[in-house]
Formats: sequence, C-alpha cells, structure tokens
Amino acid sequence: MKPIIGITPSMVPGTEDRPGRRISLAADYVQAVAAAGGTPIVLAPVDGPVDRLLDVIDGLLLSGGGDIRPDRFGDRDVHPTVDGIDDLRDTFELALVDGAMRRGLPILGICRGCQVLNVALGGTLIQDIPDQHGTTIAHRQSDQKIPASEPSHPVTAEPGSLLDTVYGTTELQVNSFHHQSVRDIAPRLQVVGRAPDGIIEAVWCPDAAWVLGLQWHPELMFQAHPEHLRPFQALVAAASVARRATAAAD
Ligand SMILES: N[C@@H](CCC(=O)NCCCC(=O)O)C(=O)O
Repeated sequence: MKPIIGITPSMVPGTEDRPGRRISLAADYVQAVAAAGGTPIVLAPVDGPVDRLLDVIDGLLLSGGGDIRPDRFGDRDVHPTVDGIDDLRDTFELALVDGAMRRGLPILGICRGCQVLNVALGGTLIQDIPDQHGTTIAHRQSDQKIPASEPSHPVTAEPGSLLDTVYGTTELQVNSFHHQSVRDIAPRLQVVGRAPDGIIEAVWCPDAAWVLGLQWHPELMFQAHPEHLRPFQALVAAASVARRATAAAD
C-alpha cells in the first residue's frame, strides 16, 4: 500500500471580489510525491489540534511559501523585506512538526519548510540574506531569469550525511528561490549542506527516523534532472517503514 504523504499548502490573500484567503499548492509537490510512489494529500491549515491529521499520514512534506513571523524565532525586529507572513500557516506547520517528531514520522521540508523545521525545533533564521549575510550568489534565481527547473548554484553535502546518502554525491546543483535561510541551527538538527557563500542549504535530524530540510526546490527540477526525485523517493521509503511499524503496533 502506498504511504500517505501529507503536504502543507500556502495561504494566499483573497481578491477584491473574493476577499477570503485561499489555499494554494503548486502541483509539482503532488506530482513529485506520486512519481516517488507515495499517495499525496493536501493538509488544510486549521487553527486547532493536528492529531487527527497526523493519524492519517505516514510522512509529512512541508512546502515552500511566505516568510515566518520573526517573533516565532525570537527576533523582535522585522526586516523590511519580510513578506508573506500567515500566522495560521505558521501555527499549523509548527504544530505539525512538533507532533510528527513526537510520533517519529518522516519529514521533508522544502525551502520555507526547511526553515519551519529549524524554527519548530528551536533554531533561528537570517531574515534577509542580501542585507544580513551578503553574497554574490543569486539565491532568488528568478531575478536572473533562470528557469525554475535549472540550477543556479552548487551545494556541497557533508560526506556520509543523509543528504549525501539521498543524492549519492556530495556535489549537487540546485535551484534557488529564497531570501531567508537557517541562521542558528536548532539543537536537534545538523547542517548537511552549504552553498559556496556559506549559506545553510540542508539540515537533518540525526536522532529522528528520517528528517531532512532542503532550501531548494527538487519538485521543480526532477522532471529535467531525475536525481532530484531522490529526496521524495527517500521520504516515501521512510514513510513506508513508518506505516509498517504503525500497522504492526495496532
Ligand atoms: N519565504 C522564505 C521561503 C521561500 C520559499 O519557500 N520559496 C518558494 C516560493 C515558491 C512557493 O511558494 O512554493 C524565503 O524567502 O526564504
């Protein structure tokens, strides 16, 4: 039976004629999970307990999107470039990570999702890379009109790390659509990938079953560069183990 992978969507503002916020999720995430052998479902953000959602999934995929409210990671000041904050999504995803970690569910965090993972476990973020870190790397490749399926910079993986194991190499080429990144790594996480400018591009949790955060978007690359399906295949494989363990315990 294909493991069920819960995917968190974005919340986007309504329009003048339809003012209510909308749930939004790029189909690329769904296609990547399905291509990897999983059953994708979208987890509608709710302001309340997430236990019933965690009961029905075998793995969690935290998707990309807007910035996390800085006071979630202890920053009183909000950088002027911070954008796309949605308090419901922040609360929802932080609760999902807490519950999934308690249950030992596999987690893959992509871009914002990598940052949510770090904040949920007690880490902090660089609120604006160009202003607070400084770099010659285009971490927002859309500014350079580079197609989303194509890489814009390299990432070096820690040899022997989960990232190295997943991709089968320590030298990756990735795309990039972010202006924030992990600043102080959470106590339970370790850095397993960096860009040439030192920006943290991948994290993992060594004391969890399978938890990986990636700052790039493999769901946008795997059709053109098949190696980028591997994170989803590894998530689905880990979720299959989680499902069998749950079935055995029932
Ligand atoms: N807001 C954060 C994370 C950026 C991010 O997730 N980008 C993906 C945008 C496309 C999408 O909505 O999936 C940052 O800017 O660092």
